[in-house]
Amino acid sequence: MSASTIHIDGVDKVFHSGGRELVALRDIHLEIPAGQFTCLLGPSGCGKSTLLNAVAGFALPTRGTIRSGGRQVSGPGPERGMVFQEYALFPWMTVEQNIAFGLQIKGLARDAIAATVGALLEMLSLADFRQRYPKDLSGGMRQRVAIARVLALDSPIMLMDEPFGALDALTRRNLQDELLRIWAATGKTILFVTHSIEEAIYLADRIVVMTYRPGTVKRDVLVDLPRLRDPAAPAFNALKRELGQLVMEEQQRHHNDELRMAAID
Ligand SMILES: Nc1ncnc2c1ncn2[C@@H]1O[C@H](COP(=O)(O)OP(=O)(O)OP(=O)(O)O)[C@@H](O)[C@H]1O
Repeated sequence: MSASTIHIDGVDKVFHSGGRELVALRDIHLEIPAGQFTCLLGPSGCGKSTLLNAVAGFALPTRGTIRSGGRQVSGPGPERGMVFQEYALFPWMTVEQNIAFGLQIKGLARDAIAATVGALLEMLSLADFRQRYPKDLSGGMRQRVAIARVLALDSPIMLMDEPFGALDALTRRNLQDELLRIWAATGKTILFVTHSIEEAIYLADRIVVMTYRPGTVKRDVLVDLPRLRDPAAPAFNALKRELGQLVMEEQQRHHNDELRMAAID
């Protein structure tokens, strides 16, 4: 069994809040092979982050099991690195200190840390910014640092929760291209949450469309288009329309649910 295979088997997640029971995930089964780039796609509230957090080991399922590399997930682990939307950098550390942090915790020798950090600064075009603090960086640069931090630990699995959601369109496309390059070069397994249909088609080998509450797998699609993908190509647009229809159905359910809840309150 490869260290980077993910098995999600019969997973439910139930939250209790304000005296109500909320079934966020129901009976999710997914097998994600090593090296696959998978996107979880769906409108707000369909449980994408809940599922990703369960795989990360931050919030375990109420029922069912998740295994990574054959081992049951019971908490965060070094084989699973997480990149969040909100960068999650230490504001008091420079770019290079942020990237080096995890390696220092692991107790690596100073030379080895310097070599890894240097290579990542180059790979993510951060070399000129190594002495800067996060507050002096653009959103795109901060997210590069966040990705470099996870890459430094060399986790075979990368979990990414809307990592480019806060970026402008051009920066977003640049980082998508960089991520694809890194993924091709490293062979990592990537599980990536997005609510952007175009982003999912641009990036993924496989798109898992989720239903709105409870979150279940609505459609599991393999994307068989050559990379780099052209969002203007007819096949890209045909898939965009097909997925758009599926996501819209779930958005409508979300909307109806909000109206129903407003009527109860
Ligand atoms: N800690 C929690 N306590 C109670 N309910 C929660 C908790 N975390 C998430 N939920 C609920 O679970 C459902 C799924 O939330 P989740 O954040 O996973 O959705 P999402 O698809 O990632 O949406 P978004 O794109 O808005 O982040 C939502 O209805 C949310 O309100």
